[in-house]
Amino acid sequence: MGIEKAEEGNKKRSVAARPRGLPLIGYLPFIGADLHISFTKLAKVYGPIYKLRLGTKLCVVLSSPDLIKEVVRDHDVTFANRDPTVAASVFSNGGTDNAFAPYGSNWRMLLKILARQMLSHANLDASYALRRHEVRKAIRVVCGKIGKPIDVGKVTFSTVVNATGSMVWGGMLDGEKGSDQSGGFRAVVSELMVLLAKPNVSDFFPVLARLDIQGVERKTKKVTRWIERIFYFKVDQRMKMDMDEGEGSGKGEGKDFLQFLLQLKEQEATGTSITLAQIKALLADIMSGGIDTTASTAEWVMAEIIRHPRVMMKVHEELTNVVGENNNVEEFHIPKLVYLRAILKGALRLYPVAPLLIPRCPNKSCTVGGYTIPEGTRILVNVWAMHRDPNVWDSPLEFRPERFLTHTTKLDYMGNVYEYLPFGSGRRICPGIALAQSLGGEAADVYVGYFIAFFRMEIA
Ligand code: HEM
Repeated sequence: MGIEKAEEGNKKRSVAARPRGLPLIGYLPFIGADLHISFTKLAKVYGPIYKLRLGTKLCVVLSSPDLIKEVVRDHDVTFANRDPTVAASVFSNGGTDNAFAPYGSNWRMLLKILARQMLSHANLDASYALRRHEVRKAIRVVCGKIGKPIDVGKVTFSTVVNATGSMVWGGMLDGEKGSDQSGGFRAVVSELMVLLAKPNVSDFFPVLARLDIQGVERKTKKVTRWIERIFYFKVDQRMKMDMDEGEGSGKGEGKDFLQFLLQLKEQEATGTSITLAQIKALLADIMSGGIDTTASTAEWVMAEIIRHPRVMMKVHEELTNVVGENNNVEEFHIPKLVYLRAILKGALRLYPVAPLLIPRCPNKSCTVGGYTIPEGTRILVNVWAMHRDPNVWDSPLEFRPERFLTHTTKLDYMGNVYEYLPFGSGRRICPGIALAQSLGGEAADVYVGYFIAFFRMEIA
């Protein structure tokens, strides 16, 4: 079954445009490794909605604000399911986490836990000193390297890992021997991201999945085990500490996110209990979905600032005015750092961390752009293409933060302006941003922009 123009009167209209592939394997041999780039080239030929067959899988690729709006707003519930690949299923333990869980009560419960607890105002406030400490440490590393090359990616990654670790379990990412694991973690997370995005024959020909021809399943199991070892170590350590301290030790006061999760695990009778597998999967979502995204965005921001001396001068001027020559940036400064926040938005436009979002899947047949999309189709929302489309953006390839200050509509991260969706949109929008909605839209800037702002001295 293909995607067909819905009936108008009694006549069916033309079948949606599609790149022709080969019998049986479809377009699979031609897609290349960077799917978003291949799909952007195809959109130039076939338009903002087209279908393509990859093995036995029917995919529909969308890249215009109007069509994307139909999926993420008008038919949000129909498209709220994910379509996890073999690698995603292995990593999420069959969708036990938030990112790959099927739409339903379980997903809703995990989202509530993540957004209302881990990312709550109280938790962010309580862990501010720990984040500050990690960022100061990063500044010292950078200052110690004046005149020498510096790996910005490495510094931001370990800063974000340790800052996130402090919010989640009150400390850095250390393993059984107490050593700093952030270096190893970076390599493992990078490998995981590649495995999650890699076209895998097993996904396109499920009958061949057990052969694991490219070894994606085996490799994903290996990196997942590595990550799980750290989580289980942390969980065991905490449970032991609680047992040793016993009653009246402060147990149950919800010191950090892990404490809160372990308390939930004990509340089996309340209906909101959580299993150990779900705890592990949620931690994995945060450590994988929240760290690489934030660190790589910070890296793109730094790269663009360095490539554009005019932007560097302007942000330096703003930091001097708002923060002062010899002060460090604090989180409370961020809402006033308007230009810096525009830089961040500009980097997320050109380099969205999830260029095809996370694929969705309709739970029933549905019409988009006049075409009928069958149940089970993989929907790829190509925000990369849309963010670089000359019909949507003036001089789209230019890094010009000012466009975010003068645009006619307010371009924020909330997913309501369909030209700009770095955090996705609708029910499956990134929960790191869902928090911002309840706090008036600025908190996400604070959370994401925080790490970048601290490089003020080096920018100077
Ligand atoms: C620069 C920072 C970040 C960016 C650009 C980003 C981007 C995204 C995007 C594009 C999606 C897919 C949304 C969709 O399909 O419509 C997503 C989903 C998700 N993100 Fe983020 N994210 C960031 C930070 C975070 C953080 C800090 C966390 C957690 C603490 C997080 C956790 C998640 C989870 C759990 C999902 C899956 C949500 C669901 O399926 O219901 N992300 N993110």
